[in-house]
Amino acid sequence: CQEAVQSAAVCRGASDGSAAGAELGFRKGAQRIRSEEAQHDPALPPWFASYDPGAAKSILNNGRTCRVVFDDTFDRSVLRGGPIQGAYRLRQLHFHWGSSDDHGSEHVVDGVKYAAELHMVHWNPKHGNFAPALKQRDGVAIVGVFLKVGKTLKREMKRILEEMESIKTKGKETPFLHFDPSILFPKSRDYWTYEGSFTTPPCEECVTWILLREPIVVSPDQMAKLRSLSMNTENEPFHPLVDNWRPQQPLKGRVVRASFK
Ligand SMILES: CCOC(=O)CCc1ccc(S(N)(=O)=O)cc1
Ligand SMILES: [Zn+2]
Repeated sequence: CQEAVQSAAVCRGASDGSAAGAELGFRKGAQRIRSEEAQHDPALPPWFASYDPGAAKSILNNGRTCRVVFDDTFDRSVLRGGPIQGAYRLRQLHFHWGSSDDHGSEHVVDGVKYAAELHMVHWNPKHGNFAPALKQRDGVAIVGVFLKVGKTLKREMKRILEEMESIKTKGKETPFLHFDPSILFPKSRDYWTYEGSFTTPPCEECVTWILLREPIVVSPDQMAKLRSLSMNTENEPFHPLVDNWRPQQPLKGRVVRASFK
């Protein structure tokens, strides 16, 4: 399951988007956001991330993305506020990216596809563990951050990208310690939020999406580093790890709220 390279199995909503769709997959897949249709909700509070750098454990290539894994055995690195109630624990972060700078993000805003998208996956400890949280409508909260390519580099991405050499092929994992991923956030805390699902199987409809409006800027060389990963194991023929994003699904009447006017 998890963040799979683009394939036929896309998380689709119910075909007719009917009210029943809410039960039949109406929440599935990443969405096309139309900013003029998003409803500003003045009651939406700011969100806060308080992450312990000591919670960072390792970075890995699972053949579908590169992922940083965090200790989530207690409320050590948590997300609070915004559309969620209580503190959700940070479990992992990963990326989706394209084979060129003009595409790669899983969400599309007003028709704009970004070069990449960072997902920071948190789960609600009131459900005891990550697995049971996947079955709950308030089980998971994912902060999505767009990456666009510009002239400047995102120096806060350097440590992650320096590890690409050591996780070049599928199955490679290496320790990744003392890292606070909140340094990756853009300046603005403005966000869109909607109730959705994972963008890849198991497509559980358990996700509160918190999609940041402001992209972070990375350099062409930094994007090239991400694209230097391979889908294959070290004993298999080379297959570049690119285009590990999923086509967006129509909103079908889903309400997207904005924290900003
Ligand atoms: C059965 C275990 O299921 C999982 O671990 C879910 C993994 C998973 C986590 C996050 C995402 S994403 N791209 O929507 O941020 C997709 C899949
Ligand atoms: Zn993802």
